[in-house]
Amino acid sequence: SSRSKEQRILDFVLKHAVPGDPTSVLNAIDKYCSQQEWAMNVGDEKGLILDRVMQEASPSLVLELGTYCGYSAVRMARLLKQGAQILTVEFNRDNADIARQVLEFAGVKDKVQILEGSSEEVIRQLQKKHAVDTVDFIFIDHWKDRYLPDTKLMEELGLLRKGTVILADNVIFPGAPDFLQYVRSSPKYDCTYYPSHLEYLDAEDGLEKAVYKG
Ligand SMILES: O=C(NC/C=C/[C@H]1O[C@@H](Sc2ccncc2)[C@H](O)[C@@H]1O)c1cc([N+](=O)[O-])cc(O)c1O
Ligand SMILES: [Mg+2]
Repeated sequence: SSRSKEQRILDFVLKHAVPGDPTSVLNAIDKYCSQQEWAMNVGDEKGLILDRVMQEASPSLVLELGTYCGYSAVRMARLLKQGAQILTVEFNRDNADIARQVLEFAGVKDKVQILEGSSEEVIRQLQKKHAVDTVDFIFIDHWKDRYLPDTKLMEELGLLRKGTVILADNVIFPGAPDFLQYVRSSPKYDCTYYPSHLEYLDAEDGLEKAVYKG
């Protein structure tokens, strides 16, 4: 059967990156997706913002919604402090399988756990099934119409604590207008917008940081 774009990205990583070197994996994916086939990784420009915001938060537990090929999971895992962990949620079995191999090749598989399923069902299981109390840092990069309902669900379940950082990709393109309006008008969040560009292109995009005030 024909190989998918995501499998071609993995093949390029296996061929051109260095095993155990997460930065070389990021560089290989960015090179392939900027020169050969565009793909919806957060990319190098927005990735630098993700790096800085995540390092500032210095989280012990990270939740990612939307693993895709594992690019942002590798990006965050390479900066995690000793003992910190990432739980990343992926709905599509094929993407999860690609991401698993990318994470293993990068040498960060022990810091990242891929949870297969929809964000809604996985979020509902975090406290009982995954022994989660609260989450320190959340990177949202899945279906844009799920940003708001999943944020509200995490609030309702008590998964957010004072200072929990939510960082959302694509708030301009493809856009998550209801999420943006909600966090920016809610007294429960301190918001900051980081202007940038759509991965590998010149179109405007940006990240929104929403810090929960508890
Ligand atoms: O659509 C975008 N992202 C959706 C991402 C979706 C990822 O998350 C799950 S869906 C899911 C559902 C429920 N729970 C977990 C994962 C999909 O299998 C995919 O791996 C997107 C699109 C563009 N763009 O330019 O069109 C640019 C971007 O940066 C984007 O992130
Ligand atoms: Mg995105």
